[in-house]
Amino acid sequence: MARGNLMSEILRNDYATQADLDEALAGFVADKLAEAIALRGKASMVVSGGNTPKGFFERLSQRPLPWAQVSLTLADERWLPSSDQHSNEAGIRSNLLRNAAAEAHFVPLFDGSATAAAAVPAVAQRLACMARPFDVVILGMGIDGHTASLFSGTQEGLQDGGDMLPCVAVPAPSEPNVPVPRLSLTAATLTDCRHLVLHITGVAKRELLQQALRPGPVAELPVRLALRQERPPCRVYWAP
Ligand SMILES: O=C1O[C@H](COP(=O)(O)O)[C@@H](O)[C@H](O)[C@H]1O
Repeated sequence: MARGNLMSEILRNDYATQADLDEALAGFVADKLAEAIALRGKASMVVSGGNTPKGFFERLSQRPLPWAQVSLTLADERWLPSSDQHSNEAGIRSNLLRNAAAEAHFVPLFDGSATAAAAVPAVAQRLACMARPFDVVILGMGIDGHTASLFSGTQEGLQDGGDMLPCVAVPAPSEPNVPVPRLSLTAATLTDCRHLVLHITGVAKRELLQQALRPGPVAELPVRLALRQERPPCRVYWAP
């Protein structure tokens, strides 16, 4: 990951509509998963929660791939059971783990533990079953500049450290974010990948992206952790 304030090269992919974006991103991700399976016999992917990826998930779920060879997990989870409408897992189950993709191996983050902190060691163990580096990581961005569940104003999950666990417990953020405690993969884990995508929509998020591309601390706008990634460079997929 690039250090300091210098911004590395990002690859911009702007589309006229969200449907165009969803189709193009589904094609890109399906190609990279197929490539990984052809080369290594399996593929691993990290996807984000929230509302933005739903149309993309729907299209990706229909791509004809040997899905049984794909493992996928979430970049972060709101500490809620999957029966809750705000659960990120619920979004994956209803939009991605269906059609051809129903065969994929999903590694959940929520495990029913009373707190996200209590679940960290077990989740770390489950994540160890996934091939690393991840073949594809797709991040989203909140309107406050958070990505995964790494929020501004805290260093938690944003600092590197060779012996750190791959995930951290995060206190409940304030609204308009869903104000429940979270479990998030760390910056070091999320950027340990062959292909990194930032998937955002809307004019407000494009303006925030412009701000995040300016020099400034990652802790102020955590999405910078993706934008400053050099190997691989971050591909930004945007539509109004
Ligand atoms: O809370 C979260 O927010 C971000 C962005 O969500 P969106 O609804 O604005 O697309 C998401 O990437 C993250 O996974 C989620 O937990």
